[in-house]
Amino acid sequence: MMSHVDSLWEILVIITVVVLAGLGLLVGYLRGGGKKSAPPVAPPLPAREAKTRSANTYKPGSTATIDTSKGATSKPAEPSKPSAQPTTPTPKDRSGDVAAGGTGTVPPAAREGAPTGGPGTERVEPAGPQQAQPPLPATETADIEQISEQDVATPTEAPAEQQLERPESARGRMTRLRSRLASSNNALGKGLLTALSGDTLDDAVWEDVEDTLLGADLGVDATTEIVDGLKRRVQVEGAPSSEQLESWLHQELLAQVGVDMDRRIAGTRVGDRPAVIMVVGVNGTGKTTTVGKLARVLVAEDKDIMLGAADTFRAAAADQLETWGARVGVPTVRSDKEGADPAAVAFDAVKAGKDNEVDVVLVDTAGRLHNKVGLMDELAKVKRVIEKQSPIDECLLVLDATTGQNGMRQAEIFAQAVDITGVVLTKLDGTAKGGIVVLVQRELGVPVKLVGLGEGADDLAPFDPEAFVDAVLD
Ligand SMILES: Nc1nc2c(ncn2[C@@H]2O[C@H](COP(=O)(O)OP(=O)(O)OP(=O)(O)O)[C@@H](O)[C@H]2O)c(=O)[nH]1
Repeated sequence: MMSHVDSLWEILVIITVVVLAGLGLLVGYLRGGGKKSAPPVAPPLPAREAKTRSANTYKPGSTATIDTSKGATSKPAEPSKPSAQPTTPTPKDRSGDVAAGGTGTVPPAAREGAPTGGPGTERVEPAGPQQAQPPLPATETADIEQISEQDVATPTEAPAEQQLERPESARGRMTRLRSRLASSNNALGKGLLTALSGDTLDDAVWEDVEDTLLGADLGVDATTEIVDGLKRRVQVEGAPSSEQLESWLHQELLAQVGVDMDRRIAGTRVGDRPAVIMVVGVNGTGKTTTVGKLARVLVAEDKDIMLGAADTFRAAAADQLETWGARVGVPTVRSDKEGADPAAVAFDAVKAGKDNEVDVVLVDTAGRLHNKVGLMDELAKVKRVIEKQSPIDECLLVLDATTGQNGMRQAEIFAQAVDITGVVLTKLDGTAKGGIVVLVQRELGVPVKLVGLGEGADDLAPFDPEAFVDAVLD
């Protein structure tokens, strides 16, 4: 009897345990909504944000007015940008934009097989999956293979976190620099007005006017046209007052400088790619300085920039460019190898610019003139290799305004090697020979787009014909 009772208790205990376990499982199932739990997934970044995560892309807000509307404006929509920045700029508040300890230097972009990386550097990675590119025909791959073997942009030591500068807007700098232009170039205006101030306008006067114009590097053709134009007006209108003469002179000079030329800079994305600007010129003309200054002009316009230090002839040129970029949070693609293939660096810079969806890639090049054939071959190769990545939207020739006719000969050599789309005249603050503006435009058939008016970081301004002639006749 007792053993029956024990067995019954055992059965009851087992049934209770089974029922409780079943209830427990049922409650757990109902709490989980009947689904298997999945690990949390972070929401995807917008493409542009993701691609710039590791790039140094500080952009001070600005309402600068340099006309960079050349090219399409189909940049992907961005969140609204702040219109003002603190006077002591700090890296933009997009957490990944300026990576901790980032140098602003970008090793070669994700070109297949190119060794990159190392301590203290940021590799700029494309965010999304890369589209496989169709293989190039054998003849086309020659340059690329050569580049992969030869050149690698090596990492540089990460500097301590630095304060970024806020470049001056184009509008501000025009006002400031106008007086600098006047102080060096109104000798021309004064000379002309003095020559024309006598009681009579005889041959001796016209010869004086001619000499003054030629002395300011306007060239023979422009000089002849200006003098002929003034003579014609005197013939038609009779003896003019000094104000009338000055006004005619203003009109004649302005006509020579040209008000209808397209002086816009390709500073806007073209479709879904960055604008590519190649900068050429003889070493010493202020080429690297100009690339740095132009980057600042564009940064002041809230553009994302990538610099390419393809002047590999002198290693210090890359350091110089990198420093210019770092001051305003613009990354530089460079090689640490002196004499590295400039085409390789240019290729990498444009690729990095595309991958990071910047607005403009600025490529500095070398300009050794001691070997004309070598220079032309090198520039032609840089151009050809860049074009494997992207069309070149702008090729700016940097000329030193103080070199006069010598500068013109240099200009012709460069124009044979590459298609120049615009001229940057540097050191216009240091010469009374501003007439070179007219000469270079006539000879090359392209407009002067920017002028360098000093050694200061923001001493580069868009060329304004009216302001220029006003400054000459001030
Ligand atoms: N006064 C004045 N000096 C300028 C101007 N632009 C450049 N310079 C100076 O010209 C010198 C040469 O400038 P760089 O930029 O080094 O010349 P580069 O053509 O790049 O020559 P490399 O560095 O040898 O390749 C520097 O001292 C600049 O500060 C300008 O508009 N006005």
